[in-house]
Amino acid sequence: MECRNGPCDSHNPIDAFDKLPRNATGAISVKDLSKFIDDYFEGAGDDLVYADPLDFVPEPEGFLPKVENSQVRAWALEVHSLWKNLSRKVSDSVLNRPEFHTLLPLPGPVVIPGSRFKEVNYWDSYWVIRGLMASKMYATAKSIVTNLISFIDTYGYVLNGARAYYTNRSQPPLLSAMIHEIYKRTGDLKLVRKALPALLKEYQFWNTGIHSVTVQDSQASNHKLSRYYAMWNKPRPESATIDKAFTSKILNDSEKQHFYREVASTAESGWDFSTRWMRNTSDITTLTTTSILPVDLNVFVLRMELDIAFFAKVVGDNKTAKSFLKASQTRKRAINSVFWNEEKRQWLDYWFDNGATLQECQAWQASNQNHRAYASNYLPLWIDLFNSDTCLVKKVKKSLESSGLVCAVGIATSLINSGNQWDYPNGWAPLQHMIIEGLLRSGSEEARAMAEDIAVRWIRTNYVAYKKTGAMHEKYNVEKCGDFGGGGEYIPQTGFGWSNGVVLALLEEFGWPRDLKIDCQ
Ligand SMILES: OC[C@H]1O[C@H](O[C@H]2O[C@H](CO)[C@@H](O)[C@H](O)[C@H]2O)[C@H](O)[C@@H](O)[C@@H]1O
Repeated sequence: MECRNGPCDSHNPIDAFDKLPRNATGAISVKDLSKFIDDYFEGAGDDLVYADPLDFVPEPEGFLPKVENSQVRAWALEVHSLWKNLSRKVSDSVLNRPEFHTLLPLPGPVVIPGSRFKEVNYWDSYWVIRGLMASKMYATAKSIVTNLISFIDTYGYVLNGARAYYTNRSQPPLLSAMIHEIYKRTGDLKLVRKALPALLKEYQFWNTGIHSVTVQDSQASNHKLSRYYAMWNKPRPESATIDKAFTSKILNDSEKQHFYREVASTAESGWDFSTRWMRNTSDITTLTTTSILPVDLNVFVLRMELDIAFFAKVVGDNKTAKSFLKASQTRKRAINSVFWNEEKRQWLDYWFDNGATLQECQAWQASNQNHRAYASNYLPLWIDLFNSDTCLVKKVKKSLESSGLVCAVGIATSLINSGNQWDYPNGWAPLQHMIIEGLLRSGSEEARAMAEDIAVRWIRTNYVAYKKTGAMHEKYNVEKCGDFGGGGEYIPQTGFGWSNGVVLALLEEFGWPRDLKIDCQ
């Protein structure tokens, strides 16, 4: 039989593995194991092959018209050209034998985040698409969402990423927002018609069963909100040794399973890992993500309701439009009742008691709001229903200014330096972008000035880090201009889809004057 590198013994890798010679203790030699891996496995990343993006041109017409500074313009064109490096399509070997691969056979080309992340990831794609809009790469953007829609057709929801081991969870749901951005630029009604039934399905996924929890406020009104909840109670296959090491001190099997579900649910949140989900901020085994109603998830679902209402109107389905507008008003009330904290002037995640069964309606208690500072406490600002309220924006802006989160070169994820990647001093492009956009959309001059100030600092640090290292990074250290971030379970990654997207989107919005310095000040 022919293997990858010449003749080999068996068609079946499991048979071949069983036949490998073992010593007295049952161990296989490194040489034999290496040959087996070489014979039966492709290299990491061989499953997705380079795809030349047909809509890429080195300098698109009308590219970043407000960027006057030649140094910044040259860099922005380099960032734009990175779409070529990150563009991929599924290889023939995956299409022919999908059962031999972890990569899922998607119909069209995608843009990957980069480095270790060699497959399309769900929420990353929103900021990739924001950048593709600035790069005028509409066909590439449409191909990404068509792939994500195909997940809903097959699984009923959008997977965390295009891997078999991600079929147990989703990620922050931003598909509707991606389609809205594309529609705004292209007016593509065909895409909206195709997407609408899929979005209705995805909406069900986040608003029924394990993802839905009801809270009763002090006025006896019930509020339905969403939570993260992975359909998995084993180690994450992609990080199994790490997860097993976490549980080395947990002896009881059912506690182990509970912990594994919390880990996978935290990955579903996109914030893996963070003290935001931990009862004891220095002990990862106290992750309690499924017992938390997160502010940001409900902001994303609210955005989905508004987008669905908009799309339904566009295609002439007024009944659906009306019912989703109503749902958005209901969720806005829920967000205000459950998350808003008048004293702190921000929205706080809501925690349930450890081990509470959440099948029935839970009574709201003020003490269950999590008072720690996280960038997510400000994300409702991203939605027009909140940012159009001038009085509210004034309060929230003041609270953000005094929160300690706004650092030298961006907004920190939290104030706790835990060593996890979704904590201080890391700043992530998506969080900068949503808060900047929220402040900007409010229409208030002061809020716009704050948005622009954060954007300028963020762009600077991305630029300086790029010049120092030759790469765009997954996350940055918001305390030091030009430094990338760290912490967490893997080494810092480069590439990087959402960072590129946010830089291009911010440069499109704010531009860069000819005489404004781009170096660290
Ligand atoms: O392999 C570990 C984890 O890696 C991913 O999470 C991180 O990278 C993603 C891609 O940029 C990003 O979407 C996520 O917010 C990051 O925390 C993956 O999504 C996780 O499921 C996985 O366990």
